[in-house]
Amino acid sequence: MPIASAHPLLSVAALVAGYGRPVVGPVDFTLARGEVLGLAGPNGSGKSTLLSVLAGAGRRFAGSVDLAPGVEISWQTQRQPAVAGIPLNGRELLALTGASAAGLPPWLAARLDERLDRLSGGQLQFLHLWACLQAPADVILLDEPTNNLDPQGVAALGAAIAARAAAGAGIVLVSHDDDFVAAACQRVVRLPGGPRP
Ligand SMILES: Nc1ncnc2c1ncn2[C@@H]1O[C@H](COP(=O)(O)OP(=O)(O)OP(=O)(O)O)[C@@H](O)[C@H]1O
Repeated sequence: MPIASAHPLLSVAALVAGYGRPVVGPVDFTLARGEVLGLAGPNGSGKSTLLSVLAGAGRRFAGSVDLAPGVEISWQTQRQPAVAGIPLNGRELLALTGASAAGLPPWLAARLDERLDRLSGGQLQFLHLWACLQAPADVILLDEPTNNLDPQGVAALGAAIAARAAAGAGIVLVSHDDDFVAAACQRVVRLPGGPRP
């Protein structure tokens, strides 16, 4: 049963974020338990930049990001950790984030004991997603999660996101794939593209 709450896990107000200068915002939204919120917009509109600020890593020029007390964040970045040459297998990766392997699709569960650098790009992407999604976090940030996934992987990802939200997580999902955003998210914040005024 979904764990709904009137108190947001995350509140973003008039947030402006960027690097040497602002590249996105002002943006406002809240995220409650059980919600999947989409951040959509064209390439370069600042979706990844926003996620990095939500995760506490980016530069905030104005506005606020408030987390409810005790909230833990799990952040899947577009760039996966380099694993070539490292003798780490899938089971060990999941153990590192405290993610359970229960419910992993069979096509990946069968390869859990293999080294990560022997998996395909799509298999590695799904495992990385799973390690973030199933970590013991309250807020989960996903950056272009469908990258490298085939239709089977996209379907399994959609199911995993829905199940994790139903179990009480709040999820912010960044994607340029409007069909996936429409299917996976209950609400969408659309960022404008083009040069800032
Ligand atoms: N490390 C950085 N330093 C300076 N500018 C950056 C940096 N990373 C991104 N940018 C700029 O910030 C703007 C927003 O980039 P961002 O990656 O957040 O957009 P995005 O919507 O996630 O794009 P995409 O869909 O292509 O991933 C772009 O103009 C980009 O060039």
